[in-house]
Amino acid sequence: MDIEQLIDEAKEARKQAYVPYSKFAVGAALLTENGNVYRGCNIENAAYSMANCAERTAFFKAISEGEKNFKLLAVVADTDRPCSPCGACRQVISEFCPPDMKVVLTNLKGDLLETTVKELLPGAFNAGDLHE
Ligand SMILES: O=c1ccn([C@H]2C[C@H](O)[C@@H](CO)O2)c(=O)[nH]1
Ligand SMILES: [Zn+2]
Repeated sequence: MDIEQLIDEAKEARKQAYVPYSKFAVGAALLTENGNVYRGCNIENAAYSMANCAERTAFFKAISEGEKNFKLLAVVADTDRPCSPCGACRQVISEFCPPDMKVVLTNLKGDLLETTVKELLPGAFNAGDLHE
């Protein structure tokens, strides 16, 4: 599974987006170290604040299936610039992925931005900050 294939997976995921309110469909695809791919789309609700982003859908699917080790995340939407994950998703990505893991942001025009988990959320609040 290379980057282009994972982007295609994200585009397929995007087709399942449930977005009657925003009409803004997003797709994500998350590759695990053992080669599994988890697709995610955004899922909205009449109670608007209940919306779940594509990125978090992909992570929650993977985590709920027992996956722990992630290798690459791709995100796609019909944006002018490569689609930029929201703050909540950046926090979730930081929880589950190594700081140097690659994240590929893209759009339907084919613009591509390769970034990393730590670049998306430098100085993220994390488990080490908790008093235990
Ligand atoms: O990276 C992003 C940005 C936004 N959204 C969703 C949330 C909402 O359903 C819609 C508009 O913000 O797009 C995502 O899924 N991922
Ligand atoms: Zn988000």
